[in-house]
Amino acid sequence: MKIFNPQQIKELDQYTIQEQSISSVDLMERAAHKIVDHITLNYAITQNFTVYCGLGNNGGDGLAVSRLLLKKGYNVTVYVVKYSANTSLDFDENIERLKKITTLRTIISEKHIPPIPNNTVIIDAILGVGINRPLDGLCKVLVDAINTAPNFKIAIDIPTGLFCELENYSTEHTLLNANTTLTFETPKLPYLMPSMAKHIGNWKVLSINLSSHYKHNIATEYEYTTLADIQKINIHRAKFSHKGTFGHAEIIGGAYGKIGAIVLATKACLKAGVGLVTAYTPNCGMQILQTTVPEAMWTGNQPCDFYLEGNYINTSKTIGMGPGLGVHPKTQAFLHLVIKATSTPMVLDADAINILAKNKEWLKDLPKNSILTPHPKEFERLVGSFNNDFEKLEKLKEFTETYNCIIVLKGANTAICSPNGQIYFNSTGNPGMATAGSGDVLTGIITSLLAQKHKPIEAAILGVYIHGFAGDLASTKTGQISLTASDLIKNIGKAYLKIKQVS
Ligand SMILES: NC(=O)C1=CN([C@@H]2O[C@H](COP(=O)(O)OP(=O)(O)OC[C@H]3O[C@@H](n4cnc5c(N)ncnc54)[C@H](OP(=O)(O)O)[C@@H]3O)[C@@H](O)[C@H]2O)[C@@H](O)CC1
Ligand SMILES: [K+]
Repeated sequence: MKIFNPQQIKELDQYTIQEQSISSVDLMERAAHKIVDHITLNYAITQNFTVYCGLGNNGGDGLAVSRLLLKKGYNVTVYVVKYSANTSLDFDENIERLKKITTLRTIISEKHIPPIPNNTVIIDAILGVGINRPLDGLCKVLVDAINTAPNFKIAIDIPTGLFCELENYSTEHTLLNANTTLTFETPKLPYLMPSMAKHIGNWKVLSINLSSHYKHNIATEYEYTTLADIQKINIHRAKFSHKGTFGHAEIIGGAYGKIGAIVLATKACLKAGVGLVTAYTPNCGMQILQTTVPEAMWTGNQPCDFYLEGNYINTSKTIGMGPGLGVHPKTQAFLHLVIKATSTPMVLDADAINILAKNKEWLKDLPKNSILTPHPKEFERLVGSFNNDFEKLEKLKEFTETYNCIIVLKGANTAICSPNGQIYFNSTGNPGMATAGSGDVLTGIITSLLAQKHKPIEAAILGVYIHGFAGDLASTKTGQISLTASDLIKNIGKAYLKIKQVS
């Protein structure tokens, strides 16, 4: 699913109006019906609502929602927030429609803000994507008052005050803290940023049937990976395939005391469908590997029993390196040998990333299209610090373009950035997955998909989706608190089955 910027949202709106021969006020009515459907599903008829409407189309949405709720029998108090002399045409039309069934109240200045009763749900329709400057005056004081109130808050389209692009954005600005945001057609970029969670709350995309033709043809910098997107990737197994068809992966890592990381990655690699897998560890890992993962081969034969060092001979397998690796100086030199000896894309995680962060001059030796899977701290070690989440995304693009690689920046809505700066946010997963070994499982899955000849960017997107999906399936049995990395591995197969079911 593509994520549009405010300019593209306006164009999509206009394109739909022409293509579907629908008036903009009717499109607004369509949007209002979707909001009201959500509200009637979630709130009893006894619930009171207070709706704050601005003077543009976001305000128009608020007025239309108020009218539809009143018609259904809800108790709705509507305030028009008079921050300017200008109004939009669809706002005007909806004022006329609403006036026929209720009395409108107007807030004309910050001195006239009425107290907020505590038994009402607040609906924020003050400003939407048309925001073009930070909140000040009446809008700022009103939003501060709403934020102070303990009431549940629903934002229409975007919480008032939110900017969807880096331009104009500042962490100093006032913006409304919604508990739920009901947005139209596509998530907005900030919904996928950790720092914005407290302003956006739980968000839901309501489809209002905007032009598929426009959506299909327009290029966007950001995408949100849904099940429908994943189902376009071919995971079919041909009848006459054999294990050689599905590649040979080599998982390199493990130091004394950290062999479990390699066990998890190797098991996950197998479960994700690789034909063959070899675990490459120091000698201390051999017995553990052979006992816990009988399907895997082992190699190593290292000068030292406890960490990786010395020579490396590339045997044309698909490499995933990092789980439990450690950062011993000799292991650092070993990693450099591995990346120099490898010409096909590889996966680098955990200590492999920490080693590269300490030896940035080695990054230029990475095979093209290699996939790095840092968590936020590892990412910061690689790229340095940033002031906000918009800047973080800019650094992400800069890094992948400079080093011709793919970054999988782990977290809620993991961001996957391609070498040309395209960013794909993942939609699966839950906080239960913030647990030891979860990253090792991901390394195993992505390496497996690379070995199975998925294109690197596809392996990253699909791997992250499967990993999160396995986490969601696992949590239905274990709950989030008790979820472990082994539960993820157990659910990889089920995740594949669900993906294959035609939705
Ligand atoms: N796109 C779609 O598909 C659909 C969109 N829909 C809805 O339309 C919404 C976008 O509506 P919109 O474009 O009229 O903008 P909106 O946010 O109401 O702002 C209005 C005006 O406010 C002003 N203003 C700006 N900043 C300000 C500030 N800080 N403080 C004070 N004033 C400020 C500025 O005017 P100015 O003062 O600059 O003249 C601006 O023009 C969208 O979010 C969604 O809810 C749906 O109806 C269905 C389909
Ligand atoms: K709003």
